[in-house]
Amino acid sequence: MIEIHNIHKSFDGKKVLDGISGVFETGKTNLLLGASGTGKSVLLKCIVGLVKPDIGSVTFDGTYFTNNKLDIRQEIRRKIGMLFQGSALFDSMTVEENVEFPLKMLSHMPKSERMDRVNFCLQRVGLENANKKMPSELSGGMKKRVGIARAIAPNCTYLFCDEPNSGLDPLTALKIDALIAEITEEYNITTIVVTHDMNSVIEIGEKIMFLYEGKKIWEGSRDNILDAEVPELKEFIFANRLMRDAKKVEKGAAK
Ligand SMILES: Nc1ncnc2c1ncn2[C@@H]1O[C@H](COP(=O)(O)OP(=O)(O)OP(=O)(O)O)[C@@H](O)[C@H]1O
Repeated sequence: MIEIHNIHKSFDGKKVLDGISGVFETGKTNLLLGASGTGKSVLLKCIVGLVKPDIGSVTFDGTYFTNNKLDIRQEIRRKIGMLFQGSALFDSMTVEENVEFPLKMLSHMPKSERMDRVNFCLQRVGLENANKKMPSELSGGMKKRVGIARAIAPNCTYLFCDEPNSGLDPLTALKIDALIAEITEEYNITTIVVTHDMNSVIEIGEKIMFLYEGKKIWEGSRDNILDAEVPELKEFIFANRLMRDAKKVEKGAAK
């Protein structure tokens, strides 16, 4: 479980995060939802420690992270897997080398054990025959799968995904969402997904925080988001015509 408490962050006097608190639950896909520029990525960076909050704290399974000693922060960081926007694979390395990379950096595993783990993770994401391919030979969806395999290779306890669906067609996006949700449940990981995609909300939004102008203004799940009575959230959800039509159908069925 990850807890954040009263996180504030400004850049050059401009407030980006304005006192956000909340809990991200273990074994669940926790979504950080909001329009562009509302501070989702900055909040994720504050949680990972890439950006230091001006005020506030982050706790990983009861261990205080922000401002703690370097060795404690490093120990927590080792348990974090990251799936970056655009996958961020090393272009000069094969798929296998990309997935092996964090194991080389973070563990003392012998080569044979590393390769067993690489093969296991590639198999888990459905890429068993791609070991020797270069990233330039992969589709966007395959790159995301390699990114997920690399993130989970060191047996991560926490998985952070920054817009995992960006650049994917809707069907591939759904498959990547489903894979993230399955892995989260299977390995009991605490997963945070930054998104503005309503498809992801409906598919995998077990726990959702909605951010607006640097504040958390709603919290819930896919089961109650369509009935939320928060104007900014309603505007966000129903900007999409498909969502408006779905709501009309739901209302009609309830009559
Ligand atoms: N290092 C930085 N220096 C200055 N301003 C920054 C920095 N990082 C982010 N910002 C600003 O913080 C605000 C929130 O950015 P952030 O990337 O968190 O938005 P977001 O909700 O993730 O948006 P998107 O969905 O478009 O990625 C933006 O106005 C952005 O310009």
